[in-house]
Amino acid sequence: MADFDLVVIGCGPAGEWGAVQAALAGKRVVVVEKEPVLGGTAANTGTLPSKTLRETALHLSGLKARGLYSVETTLRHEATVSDFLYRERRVKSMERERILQNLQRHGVEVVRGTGSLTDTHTVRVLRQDGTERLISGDYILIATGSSPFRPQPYPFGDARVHDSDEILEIGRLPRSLVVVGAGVIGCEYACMFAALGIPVTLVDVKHEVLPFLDDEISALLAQRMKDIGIRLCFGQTVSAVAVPSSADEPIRLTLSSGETVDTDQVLVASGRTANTSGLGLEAHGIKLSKRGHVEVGPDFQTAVPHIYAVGDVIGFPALASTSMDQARIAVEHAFDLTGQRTMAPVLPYGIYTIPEVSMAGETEEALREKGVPYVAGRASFAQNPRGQIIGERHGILKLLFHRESLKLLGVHVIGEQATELVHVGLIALLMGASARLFVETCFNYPTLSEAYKAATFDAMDYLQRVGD
Ligand SMILES: Cc1cc2nc3c(=O)[nH]c(=O)nc-3n(C[C@H](O)[C@H](O)[C@H](O)COP(=O)(O)OP(=O)(O)OC[C@H]3O[C@@H](n4cnc5c(N)ncnc54)[C@H](O)[C@@H]3O)c2cc1C
Ligand SMILES: NC(=O)c1ccc[n+]([C@@H]2O[C@H](COP(=O)([O-])OP(=O)(O)OC[C@H]3O[C@@H](n4cnc5c(N)ncnc54)[C@H](O)[C@@H]3O)[C@@H](O)[C@H]2O)c1
Repeated sequence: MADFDLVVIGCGPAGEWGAVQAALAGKRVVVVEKEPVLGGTAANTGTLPSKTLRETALHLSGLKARGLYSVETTLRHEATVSDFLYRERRVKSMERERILQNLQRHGVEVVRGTGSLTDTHTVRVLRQDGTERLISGDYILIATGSSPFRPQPYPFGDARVHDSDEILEIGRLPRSLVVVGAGVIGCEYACMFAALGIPVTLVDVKHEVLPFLDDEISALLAQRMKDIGIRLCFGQTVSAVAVPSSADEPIRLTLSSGETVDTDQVLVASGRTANTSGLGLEAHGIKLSKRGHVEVGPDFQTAVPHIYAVGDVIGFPALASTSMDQARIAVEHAFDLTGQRTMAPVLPYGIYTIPEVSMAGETEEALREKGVPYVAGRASFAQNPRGQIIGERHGILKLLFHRESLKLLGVHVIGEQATELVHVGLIALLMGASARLFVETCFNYPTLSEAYKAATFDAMDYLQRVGD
């Protein structure tokens, strides 16, 4: 008999929730984690730290108060790096403790060390002191996540050149910052530092901010980012980086256009790489895609049927939210349990820029491309009583309905609470609801959620004006 029913490699959100799901079904489960702390990117270097820093930046800058009292976007006081990192460290440590307790409560054993396959049923754990342990399992769940991609020509050893892990270890706040890569990570960090009053330049080879967003929302976000002082250098890459030995002198970046940009510090956020190196996957028949992700089928099975892979290690969408669900589904499939067997057909995206942006379902551009007739309705937070109370002057909720059936097809929000507000629309999308749901629902007053009704009436007014 194998030592365990399930051996999980990696304890980020995917590993944690895969392990707990199996333990809840009465399985004997062990989690192997190479870091001394649990929680992976989500707890330690990515999701929660960056979201906490965002709140800190908003608080220290007084930015939230601007719409209320017309105060300037200047710092309440000169923020230090310890002001900046204080809450981040507290939230991180509380989350690590929560995870440990969750695993202990469910009887999951935690083994510290780096896991790799010695055969398709055995994981070798190499501990930090050099000793080893072999653990066998009927099933193996690979949940080893991803790490920042470190492209040329950046000298990452330098204390002023950071990837998204290292930015959490900065010794002092930058006097100015260039962020390379305007993906979600780059945009979120650019906003945070700009909110602190630090001059930020955002460089990307692409020409748009987050092109997967609805074009109208992407353009609004780009405008708001400029408004808080971010300089967008799009359609460009960095061809050279000159880092002087004295930290008092600026780093000089040469862009592909030939322009040079002097900056105190650099954050490189130009993608992530799946953590597969050293796992011994290919040697044991597990296939990797061209981009280095573990290839899985719809049930998250690899080419070896009793080995599953979930989370960032399998690539898109590579979110904490989706990683947890993937892990639960993989475990349900492995042990033939009766719970959730497929991912929800519509996934939400939440982007913690300043302002927040969130979406679920189709964009206008996707509907046009598919030839689906649609009508858009918008509600501005400036016209919403709760929006006025909280000083939210720029946000909007945009709904896309099928032009004939009025079925809801897409929800897009930019502004305060966007990542929360989207859930009303997400549930409506999952239920296949139509405009009628929002017309007939009585919302709390005054709330931003009421914007769902206003946006629906806006779409219906439009149809009435132009004729159905
Ligand atoms: C800056 C940033 C912000 C983000 N913000 C959000 C957000 O707002 N919302 C969201 O949903 N997602 C966000 N994400 C993405 C999210 O963090 C990841 O999608 C999520 O952490 C993936 O979970 P995972 O369990 O697959 O991997 P990870 O969280 O990366 O965990 C993998 C674990 O495996 C361990 N490991 C690796 N190799 C081995 C090995 N050989 N042996 C043992 N252990 C090993 C690692 O040490 C790690 O603990 C963000 C990411 C970053 C970088
Ligand atoms: N709120 C969230 O859900 C959230 C937040 C942060 C990160 N994440 C996840 O983390 C992952 C990684 O995010 P990311 O932003 O690092 O990667 P990304 O791949 O999303 O974005 C990288 C960006 O860098 C640009 N780029 C690449 N090479 C470049 C170069 N040489 N010069 C200039 N620009 C270049 C790309 O055009 C792209 O816009 C994503 O899967 C994302 O979903 C999610």
